[in-house]
Amino acid sequence: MGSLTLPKLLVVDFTKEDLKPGTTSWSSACNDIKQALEDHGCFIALYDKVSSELQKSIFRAANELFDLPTETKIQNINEKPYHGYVGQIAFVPLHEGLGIDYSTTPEGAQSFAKLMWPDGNISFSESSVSFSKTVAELDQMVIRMLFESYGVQKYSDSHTDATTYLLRFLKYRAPEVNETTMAFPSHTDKSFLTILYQNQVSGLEIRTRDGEWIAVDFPPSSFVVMAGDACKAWSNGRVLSPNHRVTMDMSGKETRYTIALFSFLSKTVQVPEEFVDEEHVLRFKPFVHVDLLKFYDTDNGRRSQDILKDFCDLYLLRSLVWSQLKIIMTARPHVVDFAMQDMEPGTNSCCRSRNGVRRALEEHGFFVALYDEVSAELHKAIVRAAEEVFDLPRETKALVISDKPYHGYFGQSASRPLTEGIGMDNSTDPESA
Ligand SMILES: O=C(O)CCC(=O)C(=O)O
Ligand SMILES: [Fe+2]
Repeated sequence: MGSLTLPKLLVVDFTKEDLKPGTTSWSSACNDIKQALEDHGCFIALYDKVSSELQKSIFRAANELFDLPTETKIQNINEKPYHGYVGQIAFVPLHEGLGIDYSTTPEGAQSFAKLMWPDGNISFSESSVSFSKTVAELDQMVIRMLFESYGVQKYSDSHTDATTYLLRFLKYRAPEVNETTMAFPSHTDKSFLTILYQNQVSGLEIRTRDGEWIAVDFPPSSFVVMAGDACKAWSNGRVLSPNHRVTMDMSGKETRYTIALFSFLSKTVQVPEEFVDEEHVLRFKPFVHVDLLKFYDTDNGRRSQDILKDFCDLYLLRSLVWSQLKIIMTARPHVVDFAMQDMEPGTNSCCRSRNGVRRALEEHGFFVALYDEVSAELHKAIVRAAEEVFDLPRETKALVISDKPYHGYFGQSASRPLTEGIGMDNSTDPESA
């Protein structure tokens, strides 16, 4: 049996003096980046613009931040999902994270620091802005090279102008004996690009196109550049947004810190027309970037195995539902009378109802049925039954599980706090009831 050789991530050297547009090293780096993002969705960047001073101060800032009391850290709230404080989650006990939105601007960093420290924290804000700006330069260089390698460089300036940055401080403590080593579950990023910087503790793993997990070891002075789902959508599916996770060493004792810079677009994410032809049909409708995060923040989004597809389908569906809703609001619904005496097949009234059903379903997809077989007695009994079942303790209701999706208990969901439902399969069978 042959031995398995796992692919190594490509290393792109940004420290070369002559890495300037028009040079051969520039165009070969452009090709490398494109190839790496298409093959693995990420690469390692050697980039020496973060001085050892700045490196020290950004990790000092991280330490200072995580040392704050939880009550303070949880004040890092943002209306954009996954931008604020994350932590104290039972199934990811090792992880904690905080985010500074608009982190390349002094205002962004200062308003974050004011939330965390009553008098602000000048050295913290300065380190954050300086680190964000330095890494954002790398982000913009990668964007320029990626756009150029696809021959769509004419869009790269407007892309960069519409980019905002989120700096996240991420901490993973070492697991205790018998504790999970899963420090951050598998996911794809919703950003356009993500750039990761770590201390001396590794833990990042990415999944290749073949489903193989590979550990990414990168020295503290280098960066991992990774494509997010927005980049995949923009490229019409050419670029991979890889699944990745963080696993801590079972016997490790040290805390891992990652400083991550995520880029987001404040304009619509749209596939350039150059990416669409007979061979490459348009796969993703234009969308507002933050809506992708909002979709990910729903049950459907989190459960999805193919978030971009489900998100874009939902968008499509939503505009369809809207157009149907408009019909319902402007047209009176059809009413079909099933309560008549003479509903025998072949009778005139049966014929009329049959045509009514068909017209209603073709036009509106629904109708109101007049049907008097549910007696007043039965009506009362079924309402009473509903009250009784919802009055049961939550633990009891949660026992109603079905292997068919949407057949069991559903409730206590943050995205639909008003709704609770419970299902009875084979409900016409007295035994199942
Ligand atoms: O800490 C890391 O290396 C990865 C963090 C990550 O994947 C994320 O925050 O999305
Ligand atoms: Fe991630």
